[in-house]
Amino acid sequence: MSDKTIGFIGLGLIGGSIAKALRRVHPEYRLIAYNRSRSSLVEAMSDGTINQATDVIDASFAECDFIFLCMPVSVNIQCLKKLKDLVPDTCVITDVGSVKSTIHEAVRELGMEARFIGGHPMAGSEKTGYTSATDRLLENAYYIITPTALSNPDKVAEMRQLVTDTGAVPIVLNCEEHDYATAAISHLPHVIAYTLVNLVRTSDSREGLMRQLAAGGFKDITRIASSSPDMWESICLENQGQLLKVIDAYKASLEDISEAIRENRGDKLHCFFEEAKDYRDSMPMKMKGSIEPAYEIYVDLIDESGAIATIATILASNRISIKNIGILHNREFQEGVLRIEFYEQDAVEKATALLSKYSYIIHTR
Ligand SMILES: NC(=O)C1=CN([C@@H]2O[C@H](COP(=O)(O)OP(=O)(O)OC[C@H]3O[C@@H](n4cnc5c(N)ncnc54)[C@H](O)[C@@H]3O)[C@@H](O)[C@H]2O)C=CC1
Ligand SMILES: O=C(O)C(=O)Cc1ccc(O)cc1
Repeated sequence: MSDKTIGFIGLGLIGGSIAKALRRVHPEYRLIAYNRSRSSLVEAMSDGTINQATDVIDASFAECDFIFLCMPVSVNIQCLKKLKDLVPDTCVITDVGSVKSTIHEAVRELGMEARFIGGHPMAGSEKTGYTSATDRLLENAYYIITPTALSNPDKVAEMRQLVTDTGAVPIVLNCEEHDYATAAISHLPHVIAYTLVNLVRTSDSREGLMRQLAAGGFKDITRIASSSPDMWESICLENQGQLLKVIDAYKASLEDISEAIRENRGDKLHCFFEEAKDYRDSMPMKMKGSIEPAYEIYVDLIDESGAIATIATILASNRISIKNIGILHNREFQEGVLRIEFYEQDAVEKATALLSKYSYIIHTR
Protein backbone atom coordinates (compact mmCIF):
# COMPACT_ATOMS: atom_id res chain seq x y z
CA MET A 1 0.00 0.00 0.00
CA SER A 2 1.24 3.50 -0.79
CA ASP A 3 2.17 6.03 1.88
CA LYS A 4 -0.76 7.59 3.60
CA THR A 5 -1.46 10.54 5.84
CA ILE A 6 -3.84 9.70 8.65
CA GLY A 7 -5.40 12.26 10.99
CA PHE A 8 -6.70 11.72 14.51
CA ILE A 9 -9.07 14.17 16.14
CA GLY A 10 -9.02 13.05 19.77
CA LEU A 11 -6.04 11.04 20.93
CA GLY A 12 -7.40 9.19 23.97
CA LEU A 13 -7.70 5.45 24.60
CA ILE A 14 -9.16 4.53 21.20
CA GLY A 15 -7.57 7.20 18.98
CA GLY A 16 -4.22 6.55 20.67
CA SER A 17 -4.53 2.77 20.31
CA ILE A 18 -5.37 2.97 16.58
CA ALA A 19 -2.53 5.42 16.02
CA LYS A 20 -0.07 3.19 17.89
CA ALA A 21 -1.17 0.07 15.99
CA LEU A 22 -0.87 1.83 12.60
CA ARG A 23 2.53 3.22 13.57
CA ARG A 24 3.76 -0.29 14.42
CA VAL A 25 2.65 -1.72 11.07
CA HIS A 26 3.35 1.38 8.93
CA PRO A 27 6.41 3.28 10.03
CA GLU A 28 6.19 5.12 6.67
CA TYR A 29 2.73 6.63 7.32
CA ARG A 30 2.40 10.25 8.34
CA LEU A 31 0.18 10.56 11.42
CA ILE A 32 -1.24 13.93 12.49
CA ALA A 33 -3.24 14.47 15.67
CA TYR A 34 -5.33 17.10 17.40
CA ASN A 35 -6.16 16.71 21.06
CA ARG A 36 -7.87 19.05 23.51
CA SER A 37 -5.19 18.60 26.14
CA ARG A 38 -1.59 19.01 25.14
CA SER A 39 -0.16 16.22 27.33
CA SER A 40 -1.34 13.37 25.04
CA LEU A 41 0.15 15.11 22.02
CA VAL A 42 3.48 15.60 23.77
CA GLU A 43 3.55 11.92 24.78
CA ALA A 44 2.58 10.74 21.27
CA MET A 45 5.26 12.92 19.66
CA SER A 46 7.92 11.77 22.08
CA ASP A 47 7.12 8.05 21.76
CA GLY A 48 7.22 8.40 17.96
CA THR A 49 3.56 7.54 17.32
CA ILE A 50 2.63 10.78 15.58
CA ASN A 51 4.62 13.02 13.24
CA GLN A 52 2.69 16.22 13.83
CA ALA A 53 0.61 17.59 16.71
CA THR A 54 -1.81 20.47 16.65
CA ASP A 55 -3.82 22.32 19.31
CA VAL A 56 -6.42 23.41 16.79
CA ILE A 57 -8.32 21.58 14.08
CA ASP A 58 -6.80 23.41 11.14
CA ALA A 59 -5.67 23.05 7.51
CA SER A 60 -3.02 20.47 8.49
CA PHE A 61 -5.84 17.91 8.22
CA ALA A 62 -6.48 18.84 4.55
CA GLU A 63 -3.58 16.56 3.57
CA CYS A 64 -5.12 13.48 5.20
CA ASP A 65 -6.30 10.41 3.27
CA PHE A 66 -8.33 9.33 6.33
CA ILE A 67 -9.36 11.24 9.45
CA PHE A 68 -10.46 9.27 12.55
CA LEU A 69 -12.85 11.15 14.85
CA CYS A 70 -12.10 9.72 18.31
CA MET A 71 -13.95 11.95 20.77
CA PRO A 72 -17.29 11.30 22.54
CA VAL A 73 -20.07 10.57 20.00
CA SER A 74 -21.78 13.99 20.26
CA VAL A 75 -18.46 15.83 19.95
CA ASN A 76 -17.58 13.80 16.83
CA ILE A 77 -20.91 14.85 15.31
CA GLN A 78 -20.26 18.53 16.04
CA CYS A 79 -16.84 18.24 14.42
CA LEU A 80 -18.23 17.14 11.03
CA LYS A 81 -19.44 20.65 10.20
CA LYS A 82 -15.99 22.06 10.79
CA LEU A 83 -14.30 19.42 8.61
CA LYS A 84 -16.77 19.87 5.76
CA ASP A 85 -15.13 23.11 4.58
CA LEU A 86 -11.65 22.33 5.87
CA VAL A 87 -10.76 19.10 4.09
CA PRO A 88 -11.15 18.11 0.42
CA ASP A 89 -13.69 15.54 -0.83
CA THR A 90 -10.91 13.03 -1.39
CA CYS A 91 -10.32 12.69 2.36
CA VAL A 92 -12.37 9.97 4.03
CA ILE A 93 -13.79 10.92 7.40
CA THR A 94 -14.43 8.02 9.75
CA ASP A 95 -15.29 7.82 13.45
CA VAL A 96 -14.90 5.29 16.26
CA GLY A 97 -18.06 6.22 18.17
CA SER A 98 -20.19 3.61 19.93
CA VAL A 99 -23.42 4.86 18.27
CA LYS A 100 -23.85 5.05 14.52
CA SER A 101 -27.36 6.25 13.49
CA THR A 102 -27.05 9.84 14.75
CA ILE A 103 -23.68 10.51 13.11
CA HIS A 104 -24.98 9.02 9.84
CA GLU A 105 -28.01 11.31 10.09
CA ALA A 106 -25.73 14.36 10.55
CA VAL A 107 -23.58 13.20 7.63
CA ARG A 108 -26.71 13.04 5.41
CA GLU A 109 -27.90 16.48 6.53
CA LEU A 110 -24.48 17.96 5.77
CA GLY A 111 -24.31 16.27 2.35
CA MET A 112 -21.11 14.43 3.33
CA GLU A 113 -22.21 10.86 2.52
CA ALA A 114 -19.69 10.35 -0.26
CA ARG A 115 -16.79 11.05 2.08
CA PHE A 116 -17.89 9.36 5.32
CA ILE A 117 -17.52 5.76 6.46
CA GLY A 118 -18.66 4.99 10.00
CA GLY A 119 -16.63 2.75 12.28
CA HIS A 120 -16.72 1.20 15.75
CA PRO A 121 -14.05 -1.05 17.23
CA MET A 122 -15.65 -3.63 19.54
CA ALA A 123 -12.71 -3.44 21.89
CA GLY A 124 -11.74 -1.15 24.66
CA SER A 125 -11.82 -0.92 28.40
CA GLU A 126 -12.97 1.16 31.35
CA LYS A 127 -9.73 3.13 31.15
CA THR A 128 -9.37 6.46 29.38
CA GLY A 129 -6.67 8.60 27.83
CA TYR A 130 -3.58 8.18 25.70
CA THR A 131 -1.58 6.84 28.64
CA SER A 132 -3.79 3.70 28.59
CA ALA A 133 -3.62 3.30 24.79
CA THR A 134 -1.75 0.27 23.40
CA ASP A 135 -0.91 -0.93 19.91
CA ARG A 136 -2.59 -4.28 20.72
CA LEU A 137 -5.91 -3.06 22.12
CA LEU A 138 -7.87 -3.87 18.96
CA GLU A 139 -6.16 -7.17 18.24
CA ASN A 140 -8.66 -9.90 17.24
CA ALA A 141 -11.66 -7.72 18.06
CA TYR A 142 -14.42 -7.08 15.55
CA TYR A 143 -14.32 -3.59 14.07
CA ILE A 144 -17.75 -2.68 12.71
CA ILE A 145 -17.73 -0.59 9.53
CA THR A 146 -20.92 1.27 8.51
CA PRO A 147 -20.55 2.68 4.97
CA THR A 148 -23.14 5.17 3.67
CA ALA A 149 -25.22 4.65 0.53
CA LEU A 150 -22.69 6.84 -1.30
CA SER A 151 -19.43 5.50 0.16
CA ASN A 152 -16.89 4.77 -2.57
CA PRO A 153 -16.26 0.95 -2.62
CA ASP A 154 -12.51 1.51 -3.17
CA LYS A 155 -12.39 3.70 -0.06
CA VAL A 156 -14.36 1.08 1.90
CA ALA A 157 -11.77 -1.50 0.81
CA GLU A 158 -8.97 0.85 2.01
CA MET A 159 -10.80 1.32 5.30
CA ARG A 160 -11.08 -2.48 5.71
CA GLN A 161 -7.33 -2.73 5.13
CA LEU A 162 -6.59 -0.05 7.74
CA VAL A 163 -8.76 -1.92 10.23
CA THR A 164 -6.96 -5.18 9.43
CA ASP A 165 -3.64 -3.36 9.92
CA THR A 166 -4.67 -2.48 13.49
CA GLY A 167 -5.09 -6.22 14.16
CA ALA A 168 -8.90 -6.01 14.25
CA VAL A 169 -11.39 -7.95 12.14
CA PRO A 170 -13.59 -5.76 9.88
CA ILE A 171 -17.30 -6.51 9.63
CA VAL A 172 -19.81 -4.39 7.68
CA LEU A 173 -23.24 -3.62 9.19
CA ASN A 174 -25.89 -0.97 8.62
CA CYS A 175 -26.18 1.63 11.35
CA GLU A 176 -29.62 0.53 12.63
CA GLU A 177 -28.47 -3.09 13.04
CA HIS A 178 -25.39 -1.78 14.79
CA ASP A 179 -27.28 0.42 17.25
CA TYR A 180 -29.81 -2.27 18.21
CA ALA A 181 -27.11 -4.90 18.79
CA THR A 182 -24.81 -2.60 20.75
CA ALA A 183 -27.73 -1.30 22.84
CA ALA A 184 -28.22 -4.89 24.07
CA ILE A 185 -24.65 -6.15 24.33
CA SER A 186 -22.84 -3.00 25.42
CA HIS A 187 -24.98 0.01 26.32
CA LEU A 188 -27.52 -1.80 28.56
CA PRO A 189 -24.74 -3.72 30.39
CA HIS A 190 -23.03 -0.41 31.17
CA VAL A 191 -26.32 1.07 32.43
CA ILE A 192 -26.85 -2.05 34.58
CA ALA A 193 -23.32 -1.85 35.99
CA TYR A 194 -23.70 1.85 36.88
CA THR A 195 -27.16 1.35 38.43
CA LEU A 196 -26.05 -1.71 40.40
CA VAL A 197 -23.08 0.15 41.86
CA ASN A 198 -25.33 3.08 42.77
CA LEU A 199 -27.84 0.71 44.37
CA VAL A 200 -25.12 -0.70 46.61
CA ARG A 201 -23.68 2.78 47.25
CA THR A 202 -27.01 4.09 48.48
CA SER A 203 -27.86 0.89 50.42
CA ASP A 204 -24.51 0.62 52.18
CA SER A 205 -24.09 1.27 55.88
CA ARG A 206 -22.27 4.31 57.21
CA GLU A 207 -19.24 2.08 57.86
CA GLY A 208 -19.24 0.85 54.24
CA LEU A 209 -19.79 -2.85 55.02
CA MET A 210 -21.03 -3.64 51.49
CA ARG A 211 -18.05 -1.95 49.87
CA GLN A 212 -15.74 -3.94 52.14
CA LEU A 213 -17.43 -7.29 51.46
CA ALA A 214 -18.08 -6.92 47.71
CA ALA A 215 -16.45 -9.96 46.15
CA GLY A 216 -15.48 -11.35 42.75
CA GLY A 217 -18.94 -11.61 41.19
CA PHE A 218 -19.87 -8.02 42.00
CA LYS A 219 -16.53 -6.74 40.85
CA ASP A 220 -16.64 -8.80 37.63
CA ILE A 221 -19.97 -7.43 36.52
CA THR A 222 -19.32 -3.85 37.61
CA ARG A 223 -15.80 -3.30 36.24
CA ILE A 224 -17.31 -1.25 33.43
CA ALA A 225 -18.91 1.15 35.95
CA SER A 226 -15.42 2.65 36.19
CA SER A 227 -15.76 3.84 32.56
CA SER A 228 -15.80 7.50 31.52
CA PRO A 229 -19.01 9.33 32.59
CA ASP A 230 -18.54 11.83 29.70
CA MET A 231 -18.41 9.05 27.15
CA TRP A 232 -21.42 7.15 28.57
CA GLU A 233 -23.56 10.28 28.90
CA SER A 234 -23.05 10.81 25.18
CA ILE A 235 -23.66 7.15 24.20
CA CYS A 236 -26.92 6.86 26.19
CA LEU A 237 -28.37 10.06 24.75
CA GLU A 238 -27.24 9.35 21.17
CA ASN A 239 -28.70 5.82 21.25
CA GLN A 240 -31.78 6.85 23.22
CA GLY A 241 -34.39 5.01 21.11
CA GLN A 242 -32.71 1.59 20.96
CA LEU A 243 -31.46 1.80 24.53
CA LEU A 244 -34.93 2.56 25.92
CA LYS A 245 -36.29 -0.47 24.01
CA VAL A 246 -33.80 -2.85 25.62
CA ILE A 247 -34.16 -1.23 29.06
CA ASP A 248 -37.93 -1.90 28.83
CA ALA A 249 -37.30 -5.52 27.83
CA TYR A 250 -34.86 -5.85 30.71
CA LYS A 251 -37.37 -4.38 33.19
CA ALA A 252 -39.91 -6.97 31.97
CA SER A 253 -37.43 -9.78 32.57
CA LEU A 254 -36.73 -8.44 36.10
CA GLU A 255 -40.50 -8.47 36.68
CA ASP A 256 -40.64 -12.13 35.51
CA ILE A 257 -37.89 -13.21 37.85
CA SER A 258 -39.37 -11.23 40.78
CA GLU A 259 -42.66 -13.03 40.25
CA ALA A 260 -40.98 -16.45 40.13
CA ILE A 261 -39.15 -15.68 43.39
CA ARG A 262 -42.28 -14.30 45.08
CA GLU A 263 -44.31 -17.36 44.09
CA ASN A 264 -41.63 -19.89 45.07
CA ARG A 265 -41.41 -21.14 41.47
CA GLY A 266 -38.13 -23.07 41.72
CA ASP A 267 -38.80 -24.78 38.37
CA LYS A 268 -39.14 -21.42 36.61
CA LEU A 269 -36.02 -20.00 38.26
CA HIS A 270 -34.03 -23.12 37.42
CA CYS A 271 -35.09 -22.99 33.78
CA PHE A 272 -34.30 -19.23 33.61
CA PHE A 273 -30.80 -19.76 35.01
CA GLU A 274 -30.17 -22.85 32.89
CA GLU A 275 -31.12 -21.12 29.62
CA ALA A 276 -28.90 -18.17 30.48
CA LYS A 277 -26.00 -20.42 31.47
CA ASP A 278 -26.23 -22.45 28.25
CA TYR A 279 -26.25 -19.32 26.08
CA ARG A 280 -23.38 -17.71 28.06
CA ASP A 281 -21.35 -20.95 27.90
CA SER A 282 -21.88 -21.10 24.12
CA MET A 283 -20.27 -17.70 23.55
CA PRO A 284 -16.93 -17.93 21.77
CA MET A 285 -14.17 -17.16 24.27
CA LYS A 286 -11.12 -17.88 22.16
CA MET A 287 -12.37 -16.55 18.88
CA LYS A 288 -11.89 -13.40 16.95
CA GLY A 289 -14.28 -10.68 18.02
CA SER A 290 -14.26 -11.48 21.68
CA ILE A 291 -13.73 -8.42 23.84
CA GLU A 292 -12.54 -10.72 26.58
CA PRO A 293 -8.91 -11.69 26.53
CA ALA A 294 -8.47 -14.58 24.13
CA TYR A 295 -5.23 -16.25 25.13
CA GLU A 296 -4.84 -16.91 28.82
CA ILE A 297 -3.77 -19.45 31.41
CA TYR A 298 -4.19 -19.64 35.18
CA VAL A 299 -1.31 -20.79 37.34
CA ASP A 300 -1.59 -21.89 40.98
CA LEU A 301 0.57 -19.49 42.89
CA ILE A 302 3.07 -20.65 45.49
CA ASP A 303 2.74 -18.39 48.50
CA GLU A 304 6.26 -17.04 48.66
CA SER A 305 7.82 -13.70 47.82
CA GLY A 306 9.09 -13.43 44.27
CA ALA A 307 6.68 -16.11 42.95
CA ILE A 308 5.32 -13.85 40.20
CA ALA A 309 8.77 -12.60 39.26
CA THR A 310 10.02 -16.20 38.93
CA ILE A 311 7.23 -17.09 36.49
CA ALA A 312 7.70 -13.88 34.50
CA THR A 313 11.42 -14.59 34.26
CA ILE A 314 10.88 -18.16 33.04
CA LEU A 315 8.57 -16.88 30.31
CA ALA A 316 10.73 -13.91 29.31
CA SER A 317 13.88 -15.98 29.11
CA ASN A 318 12.04 -18.26 26.68
CA ARG A 319 10.92 -15.25 24.60
CA ILE A 320 7.27 -15.60 25.48
CA SER A 321 5.67 -12.15 25.64
CA ILE A 322 3.11 -11.44 28.33
CA LYS A 323 0.21 -9.13 27.48
CA ASN A 324 -1.17 -8.95 31.01
CA ILE A 325 -0.49 -10.58 34.36
CA GLY A 326 -2.27 -10.42 37.71
CA ILE A 327 -3.61 -12.33 40.67
CA LEU A 328 -7.25 -13.37 40.42
CA HIS A 329 -9.58 -14.26 43.30
CA ASN A 330 -13.05 -15.47 42.44
CA ARG A 331 -15.42 -18.33 43.19
CA GLU A 332 -13.74 -20.53 40.64
CA PHE A 333 -10.26 -19.93 42.03
CA GLN A 334 -10.92 -19.22 45.69
CA GLU A 335 -7.33 -19.55 46.77
CA GLY A 336 -6.22 -17.10 44.12
CA VAL A 337 -4.37 -17.85 40.93
CA LEU A 338 -2.02 -15.99 38.68
CA ARG A 339 -3.78 -15.09 35.43
CA ILE A 340 -1.42 -14.65 32.50
CA GLU A 341 -2.64 -13.31 29.19
CA PHE A 342 -0.65 -13.71 25.98
CA TYR A 343 -0.83 -12.31 22.47
CA GLU A 344 -1.45 -15.57 20.64
CA GLN A 345 -2.46 -19.21 21.07
CA ASP A 346 1.05 -20.41 20.31
CA ALA A 347 2.31 -18.60 23.43
CA VAL A 348 -0.41 -20.29 25.54
CA GLU A 349 0.79 -23.71 24.41
CA LYS A 350 4.49 -22.93 24.88
CA ALA A 351 3.91 -21.37 28.32
CA THR A 352 1.75 -24.30 29.45
CA ALA A 353 4.40 -26.84 28.42
CA LEU A 354 7.23 -24.81 29.94
CA LEU A 355 5.60 -24.04 33.30
CA SER A 356 4.37 -27.64 33.63
CA LYS A 357 7.99 -28.71 33.25
CA TYR A 358 8.78 -26.54 36.28
CA SER A 359 5.90 -28.33 38.14
CA TYR A 360 3.48 -25.40 38.13
CA ILE A 361 -0.20 -26.39 38.07
CA ILE A 362 -1.88 -24.82 35.07
CA HIS A 363 -5.61 -24.30 34.47
CA THR A 364 -7.19 -23.21 31.21
CA ARG A 365 -10.86 -22.26 30.63
N1 LIG B 1 -13.53 3.26 25.70
C1 LIG B 1 -13.88 2.25 24.95
O1 LIG B 1 -13.77 1.11 25.40
C2 LIG B 1 -14.43 2.47 23.57
C3 LIG B 1 -14.79 3.74 23.14
N2 LIG B 1 -15.27 3.90 21.87
C4 LIG B 1 -15.62 5.26 21.40
O2 LIG B 1 -14.40 5.92 21.23
C5 LIG B 1 -14.56 7.32 21.41
C6 LIG B 1 -13.44 7.83 22.30
O3 LIG B 1 -13.45 7.16 23.53
P1 LIG B 1 -12.13 6.84 24.35
O4 LIG B 1 -10.94 6.93 23.50
O5 LIG B 1 -12.40 5.59 25.08
O6 LIG B 1 -12.18 8.02 25.40
P2 LIG B 1 -10.99 8.87 26.03
O7 LIG B 1 -11.62 9.61 27.15
O8 LIG B 1 -9.81 8.04 26.29
O9 LIG B 1 -10.67 9.88 24.86
C7 LIG B 1 -11.59 10.85 24.44
C8 LIG B 1 -10.88 11.97 23.70
O10 LIG B 1 -11.84 12.96 23.34
C9 LIG B 1 -11.38 14.24 23.77
N3 LIG B 1 -12.55 15.05 24.11
C10 LIG B 1 -13.52 14.77 25.02
N4 LIG B 1 -14.43 15.74 25.03
C11 LIG B 1 -14.02 16.68 24.15
C12 LIG B 1 -14.53 17.92 23.73
N5 LIG B 1 -15.67 18.41 24.23
N6 LIG B 1 -13.84 18.61 22.80
C13 LIG B 1 -12.69 18.13 22.29
N7 LIG B 1 -12.15 16.95 22.64
C14 LIG B 1 -12.82 16.24 23.56
C15 LIG B 1 -10.49 13.99 24.95
O11 LIG B 1 -9.56 15.04 25.07
C16 LIG B 1 -9.82 12.67 24.55
O12 LIG B 1 -8.71 12.87 23.74
C17 LIG B 1 -15.97 7.51 21.95
O13 LIG B 1 -16.78 8.00 20.91
C18 LIG B 1 -16.42 6.12 22.34
O14 LIG B 1 -17.81 5.96 22.15
C19 LIG B 1 -15.38 2.88 20.98
C20 LIG B 1 -15.01 1.61 21.37
C21 LIG B 1 -14.54 1.31 22.70
O1 LIG C 1 -14.53 -2.53 28.83
C1 LIG C 1 -15.32 -3.23 28.20
O2 LIG C 1 -15.46 -4.44 28.43
C2 LIG C 1 -16.12 -2.64 27.12
O3 LIG C 1 -17.23 -3.03 26.89
C3 LIG C 1 -15.45 -1.57 26.34
C4 LIG C 1 -16.26 -0.94 25.28
C5 LIG C 1 -16.87 0.27 25.54
C6 LIG C 1 -17.58 0.90 24.54
C7 LIG C 1 -17.66 0.32 23.29
O4 LIG C 1 -18.33 0.95 22.32
C8 LIG C 1 -17.04 -0.87 23.01
C9 LIG C 1 -16.32 -1.51 24.01
